Amino acid sequence: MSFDTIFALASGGGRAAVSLLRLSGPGSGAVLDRIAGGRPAPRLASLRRLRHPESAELLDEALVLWFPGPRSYTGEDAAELHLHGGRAVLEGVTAALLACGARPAEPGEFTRRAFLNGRMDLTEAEGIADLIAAETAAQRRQALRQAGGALAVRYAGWAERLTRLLAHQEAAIEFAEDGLPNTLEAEVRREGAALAAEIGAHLADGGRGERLREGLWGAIVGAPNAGKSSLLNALAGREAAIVSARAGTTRDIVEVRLELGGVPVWLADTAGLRETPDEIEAEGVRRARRRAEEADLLIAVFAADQPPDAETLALLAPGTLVVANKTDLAPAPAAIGGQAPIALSARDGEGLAALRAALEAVAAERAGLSEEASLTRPRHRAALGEAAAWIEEAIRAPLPELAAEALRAALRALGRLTGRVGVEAVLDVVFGDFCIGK
Ligand SMILES: Nc1nc2c(ncn2[C@@H]2O[C@H](COP(=O)(O)OP(=O)(O)OP(=O)(O)O)[C@@H](O)[C@H]2O)c(=O)[nH]1
Repeated sequence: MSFDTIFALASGGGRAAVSLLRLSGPGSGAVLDRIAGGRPAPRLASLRRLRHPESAELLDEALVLWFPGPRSYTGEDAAELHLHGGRAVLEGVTAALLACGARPAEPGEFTRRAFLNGRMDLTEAEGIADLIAAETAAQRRQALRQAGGALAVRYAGWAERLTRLLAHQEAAIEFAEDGLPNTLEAEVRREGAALAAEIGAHLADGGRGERLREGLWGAIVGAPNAGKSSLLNALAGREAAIVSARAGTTRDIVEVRLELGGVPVWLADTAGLRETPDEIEAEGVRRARRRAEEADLLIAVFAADQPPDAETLALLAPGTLVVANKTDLAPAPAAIGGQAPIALSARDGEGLAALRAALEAVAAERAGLSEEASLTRPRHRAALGEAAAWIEEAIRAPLPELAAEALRAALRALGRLTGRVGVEAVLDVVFGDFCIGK
């Protein structure tokens, strides 16, 4: 593969102590020869004077690293320049790199090259993107695991087993043509069922990996004046929503971002649930109901000094956290909607810690790190679902040729997931050492 030589600022922009410029491509070594007076020993930092290749003007004194391919991030010749972090330095060195024929990289281009050079599969590349985007410790752990190949290894294992099944299915077809008895087909069915069950178990994880990556959707619902906005503000630790004694204050959805036990949560305050002739408020109530339906994490707030309202009771579902607020005015009832409420006073903070603990437990249950690596994107779910369905299809196929075709389709679905398996290429390898005496 012949590529351009690309460069990009790998550290953040703006004035800083150090800026990191990264370079990759076949011309990287020549660039160092021209601007840094040669290539340092591989993978060892070396202090160099950087000069413009034409004017020879001194641009910076910088740490230079040289990573000859294929043992580099991208798999190609690559280099790093640790510059002083001023804007003029960066501009001068950028001009020097352009003069050497290198070009600015596109977003994601370094990792794209790493993938194309076989340094990682698609799920590992996604893990690196997630690691850069991670905002909580649990997100970081999940991303590190994926970038480290936890999904890649598992999916590659499945692809390999599937390839073997396909090879056996093809062999069974050959045996049948030769009129030989064989047990290969029964084996394909048995193994196929085991594989489909394993993929099914991996898929039946309640979407925790996807939720941890994207954040949980939370909502606070309740009657007007129950204290929803006060509760949101107390949880957020700031005055995000307007609190007022006037019922129907919150009309639209007000959202804050919280971190609950390492899981990011988008928690929404919603309009108080009631019948209202006010058109705008009625739209707010509709939005509140919709948000409650979509929520992964629902908090239903009742005022302890009022009887529980039917509108909010109707939204209670398994897993809903029921809160009795304003316990400074009246004691919490023993049960609301069949469950013991968390007693709380949003006004003086009483009971807030217990609510937070309950919320963290729910967040951990729905989106906490599982022991085994979870899939993290809808793309993964779709491809694996497709692969499992094709395997089932193969098991049920009335003709061996159709079974083989379905197994091939399953492999293609897995191949799309990892970006790795070219079905024909794998078959070449397998058939290369698969001896059926022919
Ligand atoms: N005594 C007492 N008053 C509270 C408590 N929580 C909220 N309030 C008061 O109840 C009133 C309504 O509070 P909000 O937080 O605006 O209630 P809301 O449920 O968001 O109301 P809507 O926006 O109308 O749906 C305000 O006057 C708050 O100060 C509490 O724990 N104790």
